[in-house]
Amino acid sequence: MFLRAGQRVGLLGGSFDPPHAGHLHLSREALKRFDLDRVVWLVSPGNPLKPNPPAALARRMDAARALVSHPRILISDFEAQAGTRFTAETLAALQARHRGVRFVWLMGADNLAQLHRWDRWHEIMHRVPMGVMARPGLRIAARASVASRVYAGARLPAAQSGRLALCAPPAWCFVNIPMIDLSSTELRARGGWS
Ligand SMILES: Nc1ncnc2c1ncn2[C@@H]1O[C@H](COP(=O)(O)OP(=O)(O)OP(=O)(O)O)[C@@H](O)[C@H]1O
Ligand SMILES: O=C(O)c1ccc[n+]([C@@H]2O[C@H](COP(=O)([O-])O)[C@@H](O)[C@H]2O)c1
Repeated sequence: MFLRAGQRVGLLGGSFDPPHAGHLHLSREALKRFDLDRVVWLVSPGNPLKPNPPAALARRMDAARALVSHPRILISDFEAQAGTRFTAETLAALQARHRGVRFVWLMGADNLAQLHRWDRWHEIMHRVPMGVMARPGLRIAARASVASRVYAGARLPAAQSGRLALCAPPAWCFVNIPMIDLSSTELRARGGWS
């Protein structure tokens, strides 16, 4: 993965089991709303909080590559390569390897509601700014979440979302995006994937 110092790079970590139009939509909107140069999909070896392992990494990487043809959206298995699984350690490894790159962690609102359960979540908040995108049905839960309360003072208004990558962490921004009501869970339930 080639990233230049000074670039603004959104990181979308996920199981992508399977990848779908919601991920693509979130990424395109993030490029625009947070004024990013790139979005990198970090295809996870496995979410540490999910009890069931996802499909094989190679299969999810292939599916992601087949779905994405956008020149500024990159697909990466960095976590498998670096041997990291927890986001705090992934960010530390990425920042050590790509000095000067302005990383932003991206996530759907469902993950903001869970963030306080992640390993070293305060460290995550202090490593990179965080771009949160509203996901169907989860807007209110996310706004009432522990993370949004604890870091209320670090919130950037949505009208200033284009500055997020330049903000010193902790900083986060919640933006509403036109919604796509789709999830990997729903696609797995429909069959044809696993
Ligand atoms: N339709 C969507 N709208 C907004 N954000 C989404 C959407 N689908 C996924 N995301 C976000 O993309 C990131 C990666 O998601 P993930 O790979 O877990 O997909 P998922 O559809 O949420 O999977 P699952 O249903 O298995 O939990 C998460 O931050 C999630 O919030
Ligand atoms: O670091 C943690 O403790 C942690 C706990 C839960 C989820 N994550 C990360 O959050 C991202 C979204 O995960 P998922 O499975 O909801 O797509 C993915 O990069 C996971 O590694 C990280």
